[in-house]
Amino acid sequence: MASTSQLLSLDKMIMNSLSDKELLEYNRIHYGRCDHNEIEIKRNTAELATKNDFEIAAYDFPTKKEQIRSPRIVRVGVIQNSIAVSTDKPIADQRQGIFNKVRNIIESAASEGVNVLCLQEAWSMPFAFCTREKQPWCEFAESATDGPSTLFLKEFALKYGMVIISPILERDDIHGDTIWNTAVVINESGKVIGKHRKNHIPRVGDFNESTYYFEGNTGHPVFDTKFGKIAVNICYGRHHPLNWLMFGINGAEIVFNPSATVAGLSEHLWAIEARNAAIANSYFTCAINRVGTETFPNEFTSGDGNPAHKEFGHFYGSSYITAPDGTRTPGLSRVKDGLLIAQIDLNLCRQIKDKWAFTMTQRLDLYAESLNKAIKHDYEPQVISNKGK
Ligand SMILES: NC(=O)NCCC(=O)O
Repeated sequence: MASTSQLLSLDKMIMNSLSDKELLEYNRIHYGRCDHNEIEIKRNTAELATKNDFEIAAYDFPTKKEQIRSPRIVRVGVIQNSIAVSTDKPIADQRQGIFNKVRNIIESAASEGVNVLCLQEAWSMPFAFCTREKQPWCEFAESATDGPSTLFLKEFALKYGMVIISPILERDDIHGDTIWNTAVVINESGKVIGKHRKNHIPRVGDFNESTYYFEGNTGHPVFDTKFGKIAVNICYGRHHPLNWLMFGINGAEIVFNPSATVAGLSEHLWAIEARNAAIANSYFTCAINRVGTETFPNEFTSGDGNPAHKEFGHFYGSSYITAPDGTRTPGLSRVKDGLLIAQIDLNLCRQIKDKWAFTMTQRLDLYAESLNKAIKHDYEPQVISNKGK
């Protein structure tokens, strides 16, 4: 049995274990894909990936042509990355190290014609919230409009005409220097068009994020961009179906789920939740997880009976993309930095709404009324008792 960090990729393990015919059947039955639908990567891009030791993969989601509407083809890209230097180094060096490695991955995305690119949760820092220490980690918090991560990415957005989603630790100096877990959306002209703050803050395992920031106060914004209506459901929000639902109600066509989650906790859920959300809401979902094992200078505990430790488990990567019909790409590696690209036609969202009618049959009025009752203090659950019958 491979340990949490030894298995390089679930999909590679399956690919290597099956014959070509069996693999086609696996893809058809499990992933809903009639073919591998791989898109060939340009030689120079592939070389850049090899030289800088990251994986690159691209897949097509073939979609029926319509008579009236023209296809709305978009290339989306997601980046998973490990940290670059150890967590005891100065903050500026840690951030710069990540910038240096991510720069190459963004260049590759541009070379492959990516239109919308999303990075992982808190991409420009280690996921240090496990420690509960305020220093030095709060120093990573930065302005959404002109902090180092935004300034770094704005240049690429403008240079390559790309929309970039940058999930960061935000410092809001207008509102009491408060800290938030925020995704910043930069448009193809390099302008920040808005941000979304993480709605659900975990209280599980070593995810001690509630020491640093509150639940977000930005609702469920959908950003109407040149490349479609996009939204961001940050990490732990993927366990909350109503969070996914609201982005759909607001018209999202692609929902990104930048995450940081570890083996032993959530890996058996990973392939299900974002995929299910795509099906339930008739939109594309892009699940992105960071990669690598992060070790911190001081020991920490989380009151869960585990002895004090310095390691935050293994972030297992495995980023993947799902279409509204539930078909999905294979996942990226469990251990390596990577860029996953999908060529999608946004018209598929409405085609699937017409086919399955989930939006038409979802009975929002019924649930709104029931939920309204359920949140009242004097609510009596609708249970029919068998006692005395
Ligand atoms: N970053 C984050 O919210 N992680 C919580 C753990 C999980 O959702 O798997």
